[in-house]
Amino acid sequence: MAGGRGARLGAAEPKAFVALGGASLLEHALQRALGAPEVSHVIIVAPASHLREAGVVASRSARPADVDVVAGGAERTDSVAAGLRALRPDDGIVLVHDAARCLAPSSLFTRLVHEVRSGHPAVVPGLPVADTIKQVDAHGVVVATPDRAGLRAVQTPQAFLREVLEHAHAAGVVATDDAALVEAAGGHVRVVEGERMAFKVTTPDDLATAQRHLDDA
Ligand SMILES: Nc1ccn([C@@H]2O[C@H](COP(=O)(O)OP(=O)(O)OP(=O)(O)O)[C@@H](O)[C@H]2O)c(=O)n1
Ligand SMILES: C[C@](O)(CO)[C@H](O)COP(=O)(O)O
Repeated sequence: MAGGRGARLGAAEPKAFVALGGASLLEHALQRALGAPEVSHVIIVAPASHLREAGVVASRSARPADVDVVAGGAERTDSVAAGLRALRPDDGIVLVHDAARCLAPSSLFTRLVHEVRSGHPAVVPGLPVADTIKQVDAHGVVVATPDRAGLRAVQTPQAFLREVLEHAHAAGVVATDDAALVEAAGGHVRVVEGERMAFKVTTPDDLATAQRHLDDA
């Protein structure tokens, strides 16, 4: 998923095309996705304004024949739906991944595919939360303090049996991740251990953190 603008990053170009250590966020994410032998096909969902740039990224990748490019939509859910429409007939397991989580390692893709193949139709990576989380009302007044032990901050890639994800999207609901659509459709979603390196580049501070990780590697 590379179809967002990246308003919170505040760069001149869409976030996926921002440079990080000599490559764009999209190139980093694509390289790691294609590095998983289980990944046979990648669909880059790009802003309509950047289809040509995304095509160049695809053509310069390790496996250009396995990479397609389509235009995204207004919301992330719309962009995922556009990607689903571009699946190839043989695509049986779908991993939905944010270009913004550009350093998520290939091993995470592999692990999630194996989880789905072992019988779990919807699997997402997540990490325990370090802070106490408060649920607040519109005025900022606390209405609940959920038990932290039962909370996870979920990441991407999120992995699904194709028919499960397509069914969830068919309802036309908008959500901040794809697992929520499966939950809304009554499906079971399993959370497995996430990866620190799968953090999302949202703000300039996150971009600096990603750069430090690359410098240390
Ligand atoms: N209409 C959209 C919105 C988001 N995304 C993608 O979904 C991922 C996660 O979204 P986020 O990090 O929030 O990116 P933006 O929506 O671009 O950021 P912002 O909310 O700051 O504008 C990103 O890789 C982004 O490119 C997308 O494909 N299509
Ligand atoms: C899909 C996601 O990365 C899971 O944590 C997240 O929900 C994306 O949210 P955003 O507001 O589009 O960054």
